[in-house]
Amino acid sequence: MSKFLIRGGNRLSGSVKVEGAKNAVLPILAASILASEGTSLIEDVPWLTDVETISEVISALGAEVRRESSSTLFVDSRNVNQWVAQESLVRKMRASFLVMGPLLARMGQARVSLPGGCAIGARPVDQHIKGFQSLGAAVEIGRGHVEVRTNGKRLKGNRIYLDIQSVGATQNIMMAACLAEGRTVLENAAKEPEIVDLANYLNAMGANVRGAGTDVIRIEGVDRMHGANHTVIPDRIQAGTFLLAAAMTGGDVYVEGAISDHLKPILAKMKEAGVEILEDINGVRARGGPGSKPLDVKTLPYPGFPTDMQAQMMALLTVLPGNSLVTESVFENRYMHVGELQRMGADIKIEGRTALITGVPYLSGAGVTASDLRAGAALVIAGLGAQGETEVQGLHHIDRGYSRLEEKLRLIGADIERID
Ligand SMILES: CC(=O)N[C@H]1[C@@H](OP(=O)(O)OP(=O)(O)OC[C@H]2O[C@@H](n3ccc(=O)[nH]c3=O)[C@H](O)[C@@H]2O)O[C@H](CO)[C@@H](O)[C@@H]1O
Ligand SMILES: C=C(OP(=O)(O)O)C(=O)O
Repeated sequence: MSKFLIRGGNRLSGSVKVEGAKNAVLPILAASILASEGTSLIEDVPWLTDVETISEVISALGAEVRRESSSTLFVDSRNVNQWVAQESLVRKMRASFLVMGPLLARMGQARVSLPGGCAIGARPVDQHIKGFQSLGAAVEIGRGHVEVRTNGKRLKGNRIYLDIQSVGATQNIMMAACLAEGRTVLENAAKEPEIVDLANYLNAMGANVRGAGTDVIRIEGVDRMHGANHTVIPDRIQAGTFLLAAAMTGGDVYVEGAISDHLKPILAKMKEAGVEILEDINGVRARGGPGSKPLDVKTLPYPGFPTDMQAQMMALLTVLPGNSLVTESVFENRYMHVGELQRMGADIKIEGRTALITGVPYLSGAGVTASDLRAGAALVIAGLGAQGETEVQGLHHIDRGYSRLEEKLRLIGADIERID
C-alpha cells in the first residue's frame, strides 16, 4: 500500500498547471460512444485512474481508445456493438453509469450495474431512470443492475423535470436525448461547467443542445452523430485544491489555467477569510493566508460552493481563528475526513449536516487515512500546513482525481514523497 509522507511547514510558492477536469472528461468519454461515424481526439485529458477505468468501460463496449500523447486520447466508437457494461469496471467507478444514456440512444438497449453508494452517501440513480422512462424506454431493475430498452422504437423527446439538480442525471438524459426523435426539454437541470463542456462536445459531434449552463436545457434530436475534436476544460476542483494548499502554508502560488469564473464561490470564501486572491485570464494566484476570519460555508449545486471542495476548505478552517460553520447539503455523509483531521489536533464538532470548527493555532502531523478522493486532498492540505510529519494512506482515492499530486506539490516547495 503506498502512502504519502509529508513534512509540514514549507511555504508553497511558484506556479502549478491545472489539468483537464476529471468530471468533464468522464462524461465526455461516455458520450463518445454516440458517434457512429468518424473519430474523436480529446485534448487535455488528465492521467487519472478514473480516466483509465472509463476508457476500459467503453473499450469493452467495442470502442478503440488510444493515448496519442500524455494528454491526448483518440477514440473510435464506430464499432461499438455491446450493450452490457462490464460489471467489474462499473463497480470500480460510479461515473461508469454515464454510459447508460449514450448506449440506450445508440444501441436501443443498455444494461449497467447499479453503482451503489460510496463513502460520501447513498447516491441513488432514480432521476436518471425517470429521465430514460420519460424518453420512452422500458426500465427493469433487478439482480443489481438496471436494464433499459426502447423495444425497437426510437427514443422520443419529452419534457422532463428533475426533482434534484443532479449533475449525472442531467448528463445521462442529455446524452440519451441527442439521438431521440424530436425535442427534449430538461428542466431544473444542473448547471455545472462540466455540463457545458459536455454539451459543447455533443454539439461538435453533430447534436443540437441549447441552454447548458442554465436550468433549462433543450435538445433537438438528430439522426446520427460523429466523432469530434475537443479540449477538456480545466479542473476547477484541482485548481481550488492548489489554491487552498497555498493558503494553508501562507504561500504564494499561481495556478496556471484556472478559470476564475468557475472558481467564484471558492475564491469568494478565500477572500472573505483574508487570503489575497489575484485573478487574470490565464490563471489565479493565492498569496498570504491562511486567513484571519472564520467562515460560514454551505455546499450547494453550482454556482454554489462545491461539495467537492468542502473537505479541503475544512482543512483550512481548522487553523482560522474563531468558529467556522460548514453545512454539507449535497451529500448526506461527506464528513469522513473529520475524524482524521481531529487526529491532527483539529477541533470539530458535527451536528447532523453541520460541522462547527473552532480554529486551533496549528495542526500536528499524524498517521491518517483517506476515505475518499477529496477527503484525501484535505488530509494532504492539512499535512502541508501541520507541524511535524504526516502519513496519508489510501492514495488510490487521491489518484482518482489528481495525477502525480506529490510531484506537482514538490515543484512548488512541498516536502512530500510517495512511499510504496
Ligand atoms: C463524475 C462526477 O461528475 N461526479 C460529480 C457529480 O456526481 P453525481 O453526478 O453522482 O452527483 P449528483 O449531482 O447526481 O448528486 C447530487 C445529489 O443528488 C442525489 N441524487 C442524484 C441522482 C439521482 O438520481 N437521485 C439523487 O437523489 C445524490 O445522492 C446527491 O445527494 O456531481 C457531484 C455533485 O456536484 C460531485 O460531488 C461529483 O464529483
Ligand atoms: C465525488 C467525486 O467523484 P465521483 O462522483 O466520481 O465519486 C469527486 O470528484 O469528488
